[in-house]
Amino acid sequence: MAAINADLSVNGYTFEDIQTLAKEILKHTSLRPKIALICGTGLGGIAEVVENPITVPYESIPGFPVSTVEGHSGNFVFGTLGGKQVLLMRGRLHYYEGYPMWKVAMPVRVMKAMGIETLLLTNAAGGLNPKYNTGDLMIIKDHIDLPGLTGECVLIGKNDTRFGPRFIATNATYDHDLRSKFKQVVLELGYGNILQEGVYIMIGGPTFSSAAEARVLRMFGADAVGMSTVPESVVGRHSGMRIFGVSLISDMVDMEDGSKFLVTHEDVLKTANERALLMQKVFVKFIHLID
Ligand SMILES: O=P(O)(O)O[C@@H]1C[C@H](O)[C@@H](CO)O1
Ligand code: HPA
Repeated sequence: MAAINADLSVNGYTFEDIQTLAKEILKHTSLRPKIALICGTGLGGIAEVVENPITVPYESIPGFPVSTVEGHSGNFVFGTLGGKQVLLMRGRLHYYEGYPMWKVAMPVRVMKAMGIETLLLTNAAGGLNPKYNTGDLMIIKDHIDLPGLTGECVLIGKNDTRFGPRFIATNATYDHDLRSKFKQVVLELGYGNILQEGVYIMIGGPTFSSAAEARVLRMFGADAVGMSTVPESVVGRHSGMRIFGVSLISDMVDMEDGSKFLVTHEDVLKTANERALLMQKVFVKFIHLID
């Protein structure tokens, strides 16, 4: 009879499982990048400017989950960007796909096991700040972990201290130096007019916010709302990584009752597509500046 694990407080992947996954992925390449980038919805195009890319599809990694969302292709890409070795994750896992939080953020632990020290997070998010516009880039200066605040923190469960300590501070998660380098790059490219810096709030999704919910999120102090990123940044921080995050404002969230504008995933993909070239340019220059 198969062993029964009735201890539901145990997270699904042990430290040994994570090491095994990391070794399995690293079999495909001799590169050992220290910088990783998780591509948000429709933002996987950054991988197209990776030099000498080595692609590792998730299906080829035994035990690795797949992303089921359009705009997330489902592979790791190793190569060089801006003169640095990088690892790109094209196809993140989302909570609303049915994955528990610990599974959503598991790839970050695998990245740590592969030697990643700096984690760059991108996402598509809805603008809540009325000064923002569709197509803006918002550097994440802080986040609100709404699922975490309501009992779905990614670190819930037994803690294996080989991953990190039981309790962690999550203030100052987003690295100041990386934020100012990113700002410098966007300004140098002449896109200061679309650059914002603000607070990202994660909701579970997959529903986009109702107008009343959006007003609450804004009252909480959020500038943009999305369905990812926070579990990844929390797990990255837990493991001692340096974290940077940027949101592409893919749509402006409707906060007025009776509005006829109904946002769709296609709207999100369309904005991401329109910003694809700029994102490539920005990340090549940005990664070049990262030490
Ligand atoms: O992976 P991200 O956070 O970029 O994806 C956003 C949130 C939802 O997954 C999707 C909604 O269109 O885009
Ligand atoms: N709300 C939540 N998540 C999102 C949105 C939004 O408007 N746009 C892209 N991801």
